[in-house]
Amino acid sequence: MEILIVAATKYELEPSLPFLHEQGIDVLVTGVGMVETAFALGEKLATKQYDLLLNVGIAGSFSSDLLIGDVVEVVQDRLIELGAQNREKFLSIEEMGFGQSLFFSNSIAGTIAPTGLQQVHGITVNTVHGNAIAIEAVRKRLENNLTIESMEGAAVLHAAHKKNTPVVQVRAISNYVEPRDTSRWDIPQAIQKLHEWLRGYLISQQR
Ligand SMILES: O=C(O)c1cccc(C(=O)CC[C@H]2O[C@@H](n3cnc4c(=O)[nH]cnc43)[C@H](O)[C@@H]2O)c1
Repeated sequence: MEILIVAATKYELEPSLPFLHEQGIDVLVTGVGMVETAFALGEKLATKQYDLLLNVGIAGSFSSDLLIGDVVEVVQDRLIELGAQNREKFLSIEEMGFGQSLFFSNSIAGTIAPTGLQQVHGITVNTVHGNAIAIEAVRKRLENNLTIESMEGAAVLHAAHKKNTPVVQVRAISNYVEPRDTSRWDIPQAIQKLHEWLRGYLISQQR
């Protein structure tokens, strides 16, 4: 099975790089954000067909039920900034009739081992939320139907769908989505937990 592991930064992949190399599994570091991700994946997927894209990385949590270091599977992700302001109301790109902002992972049942992780809904942003008013506004707009945010997730799902490739997104919580205080973030712990899961998953996938 040809798997491509996709992450925004080398730092988010580092602990498993020797293992991935040993196993002959391809990796792609895209750069942070949906623009970098879409470009890098577009280039990569033009050269090779994969059986699975596995997007891994860290994320912020809107939910206090998740703990820092928890690892979750993002089964639905949304480009929440793509659309138009219609006075007080936000119009999605779907409502404008121009495209798609809501994406789902599509690990075709039976072909890919289940992740065994809690399944959550995510949003993908250009600007990391760190302001109480903006956080309240996005919660209200999405009627609290959001658990985590990243800067790449929906772009990976979008590229995978374009190339008809199964895709799974897995994120470890490094911080809460709250008024910005990076002293409360724990990126090393999130990355450690992410890679404990990743190596176990890839080994189970090979069985
Ligand atoms: O501002 C800092 O000091 C800082 C230091 C290290 C990393 C960052 C990031 O913003 C990492 C961005 C990276 O991680 C994902 N991520 C993590 N938490 C969030 C979040 O709350 N909202 C959106 N994205 C998040 C993201 O996918 C990026 O790839 C900052």
